[in-house]
Amino acid sequence: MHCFRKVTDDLYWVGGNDRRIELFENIFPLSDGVSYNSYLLLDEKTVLIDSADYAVGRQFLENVKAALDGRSLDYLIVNHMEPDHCAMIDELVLRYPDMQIIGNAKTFPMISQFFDFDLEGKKVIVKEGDTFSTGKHTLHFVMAPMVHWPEVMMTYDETDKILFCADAFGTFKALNGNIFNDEVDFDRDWLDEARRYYTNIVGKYGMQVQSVLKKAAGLDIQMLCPLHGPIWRTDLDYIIGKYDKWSRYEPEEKGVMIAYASMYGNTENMAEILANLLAEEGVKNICMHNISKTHVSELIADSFKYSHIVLAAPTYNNGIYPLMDNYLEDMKALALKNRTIAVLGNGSWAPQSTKLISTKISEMKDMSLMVANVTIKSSVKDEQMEELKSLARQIAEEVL
Ligand SMILES: Cc1cc2nc3c(=O)[nH]c(=O)nc-3n(C[C@H](O)[C@H](O)[C@H](O)COP(=O)(O)O)c2cc1C
Repeated sequence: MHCFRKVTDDLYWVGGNDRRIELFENIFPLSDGVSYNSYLLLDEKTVLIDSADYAVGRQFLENVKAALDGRSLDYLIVNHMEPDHCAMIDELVLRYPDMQIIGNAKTFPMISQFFDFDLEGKKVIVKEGDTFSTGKHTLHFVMAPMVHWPEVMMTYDETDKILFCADAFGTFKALNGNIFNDEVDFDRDWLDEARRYYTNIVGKYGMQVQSVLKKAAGLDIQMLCPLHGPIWRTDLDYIIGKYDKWSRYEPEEKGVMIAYASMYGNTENMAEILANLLAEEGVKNICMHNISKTHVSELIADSFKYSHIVLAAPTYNNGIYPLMDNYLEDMKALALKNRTIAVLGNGSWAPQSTKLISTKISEMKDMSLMVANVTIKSSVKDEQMEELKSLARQIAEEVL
């Protein structure tokens, strides 16, 4: 049975939710699933805006058919060619053979890479600023290269002032019937997953996000329709503000994230002591992660959130404890900047983790390394308590 919702008088959400999925992109754990949003505009012409993942393909096709209510599908706009949104294109071509596909110059070569059907006579190629009338509605195309693939574009409905914004403003988590931001408590129930989605999937492309935000500022936007998560029809400044901050790599909060690795508990003990000392200095906003138990995507999300990060890890085979190394590599790949970092190292015969972690951080752009790093040999001794106290004082001075 079809399962869709009305967005406006002539626009329908025809996507689907996947709560069986374990790993998004086969990397990111999803405890609450994900939605694949697709939108159908029923004007003089019928226009589908993006398709969906195979996982929800059957539901999606049923939704499209039911919402069309006997009409044929005239156009498919492809804002993004990632398979979680384009997987159903060839099935749509089979079902609606007269359907034309609207994309940009970079869209169509990708369609031919992923699919084998003949594009001859089906292509409508658009570029920045082009408009397209569907009857009552005028659509206007905004290129968004590398947010987060090269072919990404957004479609702005000038008539109803809706921006179909591809993966931007998207989030993990399936929709629980409530498809609009004003039907959910976004700050309480969605923000953490929105941050984890943005920072891990789009985080590297802050500059490109900034340039799209500048273009968007020139449009009168009343609604944001992303490809994952709730549709924004109120309080748009809230989510645009978050994106602005994240893409400028500005911390959301003054606070300390302590991310530690530990095999036998001694580095963990040092991290716990530092947390207590920070609390005694008056720091309240402290977040701690045992990185062996916390997925790296959560570490990345919190690294974007907090202003100060303490990294603690033992030396391992003359190198950095592997999970810490993996986290640092991810941090570098996602281009995190503008954070103050302190390092706590450990080793039983030739401790090197403090130096090696510090070197990796210094290779990243615009990171500020604290000088008061602490290295222990196997376990914390009285003489290191002063060093830890001094580090806590310095961090507290900056955070409070
Ligand atoms: C497989 C393995 C490799 C290690 N390699 C080194 C090393 O290269 N240099 C060193 O000083 N300590 C090395 N250590 C020792 C640990 O870094 C050290 O015992 C540390 O105190 C462990 O901290 P933890 O109690 O937080 O796990 C190694 C330990 C293990 C288990």
